[in-house]
Amino acid sequence: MKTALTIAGSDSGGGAGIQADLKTFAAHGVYGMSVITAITAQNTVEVRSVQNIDEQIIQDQIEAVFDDLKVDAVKIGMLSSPSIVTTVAETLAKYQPNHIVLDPVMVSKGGHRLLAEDAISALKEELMPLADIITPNIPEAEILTEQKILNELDMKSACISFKKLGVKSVLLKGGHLSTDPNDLFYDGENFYWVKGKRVHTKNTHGTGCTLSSAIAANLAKGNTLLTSVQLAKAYIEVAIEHSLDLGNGHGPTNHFYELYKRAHLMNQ
Ligand SMILES: Nc1ncnc2c1ncn2[C@@H]1O[C@H](COP(=O)(O)OP(=O)(O)OP(=O)(O)O)[C@@H](O)[C@H]1O
Ligand SMILES: Cc1ncc(CO)c(N)n1
Repeated sequence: MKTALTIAGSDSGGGAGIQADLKTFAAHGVYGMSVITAITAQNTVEVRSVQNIDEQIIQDQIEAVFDDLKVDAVKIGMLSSPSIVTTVAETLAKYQPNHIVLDPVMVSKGGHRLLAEDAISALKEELMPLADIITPNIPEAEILTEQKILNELDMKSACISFKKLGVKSVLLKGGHLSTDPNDLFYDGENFYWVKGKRVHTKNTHGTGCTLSSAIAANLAKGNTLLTSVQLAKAYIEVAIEHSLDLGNGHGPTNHFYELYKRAHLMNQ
């Protein structure tokens, strides 16, 4: 059985964070494990409060997993504070996992900070170089590269800036531009557009978490980075197309559609 580990925050509403990651792993037939970095009291509308987990317990969780279980891929999401970033970077460096997908989560859809401002430099210096791929959205890429991204040409230039920052490869998500959500994959040498069709829905809670976990699941299954990115993009498109109208805010992505379809239980 292939396995994947998510290191991320918990979303009580079940749409993003650890919960989205584990659902994505399961939908890919990959055994999921989790290291919780922070607990958010969150629903489809808002993040009400956040409790960071003690660094020692974060380190213990990572060690408990790696000392006993095989880890085919790691996905990293919400890290909250500078000391959590450092703990995760130092502990992972000890185990050198095969594949690390880093989603540099900064702000929730509702505008709540999920990474402290003073943690950004630690993320850039300590964690980004360890990752095999990072998956920023446009606002995150603007902060990390300190440049404006207004169009597809700017997206290419931001990818080159990431390489200068020591990043191995990037999937720069175009969902925040007004055009179709075309993402740009840069492996440090070549650019590949991973094109999408915009689904007109408000139910996009957890899209970034779902995409990065789907990349990790596909890497765990032995796919190349480019194939993993392409398969993950196809997965997120279906998950958004069939997103769930739950709650009063941004409803969650649908991980059950693919599963049910595979089991021939869904007649759509
Ligand atoms: N309305 C949409 N229709 C189709 N695809 C979309 C839509 N919105 C985003 N995407 C795609 O979904 C994936 C996740 O991107 P997005 O930019 O939403 O991530 P994010 O902003 O990091 O999400 P989150 O708020 O969960 O952190 C990308 O491949 C993006 O192109
Ligand atoms: C716990 C958590 N991680 C990531 C995101 C980003 O969508 C969120 N809203 N909540």
